[in-house]
Amino acid sequence: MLDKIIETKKEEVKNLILPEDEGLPNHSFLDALITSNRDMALIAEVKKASPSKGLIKENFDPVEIALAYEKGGADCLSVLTDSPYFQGKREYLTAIKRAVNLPVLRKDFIIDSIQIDEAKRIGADAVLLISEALEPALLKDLYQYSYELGLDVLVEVHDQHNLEQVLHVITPKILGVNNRNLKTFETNIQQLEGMASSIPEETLLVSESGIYTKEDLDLVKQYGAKAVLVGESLMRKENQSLAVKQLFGESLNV
Ligand SMILES: O=C(O)c1ccccc1NCC(=O)[C@H](O)[C@H](O)COP(=O)(O)O
Repeated sequence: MLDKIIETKKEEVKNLILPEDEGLPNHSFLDALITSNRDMALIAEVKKASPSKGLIKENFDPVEIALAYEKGGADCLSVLTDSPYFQGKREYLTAIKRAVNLPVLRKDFIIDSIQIDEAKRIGADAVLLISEALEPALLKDLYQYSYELGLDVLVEVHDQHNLEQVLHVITPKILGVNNRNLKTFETNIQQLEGMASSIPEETLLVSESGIYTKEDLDLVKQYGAKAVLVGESLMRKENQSLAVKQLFGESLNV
């Protein structure tokens, strides 16, 4: 699946026409994670559909969902901008950024610096770089380019091998370990176990995917995660604000 998505992205990049710069203010994604009011920061994902689960949310209103996440106390948002596989749109990100005060990650499959220019112009505060999709030298270039544009980067790995390749070329400020294997779609909440000891102290560790319960949060915290990225389990609930509170085991009184 990842290979197929990357082939699609190569075509998109060839045909990409950069939009006008929306001139939206930049917020620090990293600072928002560090200064979270909770002992585990939350990146809440605005996700309509996915290759592994198909349609997740009918009657999808991205701005309403983003506002509810903000009300529930999410620290940052992740917004899917990929259309073919996730039914996302770059317009969703811009609309959300206009309505909400939280830093926003552009969740897409970035393989070229033009997509980082695009992310900046549509109002993103951060981009995702998936190490499995990038040669180490290209990862390093795209990472540096993002920071030159003032964007934070969530560098994603899946296993120890990816991690070592990444650490050979950069020391990411934010590192995500994806519990989902992007080749098989299998999700293992214990993916992070044992990896934290290889991660530099200054790197903020995020556990991504397959997180459903407070017990899951407690487990990944034990493994060293300081933040979680959660999509499906929050999106499937009727009310995303209550869903956030429920995930953290907080009182549901508004
Ligand atoms: O979600 C998928 O099916 C998927 C398939 C192929 C590549 C990437 C995919 N997901 C991207 C993500 O990283 C997740 O959207 C994110 O971590 C949230 O995961 P979840 O909480 O399990 O929705």
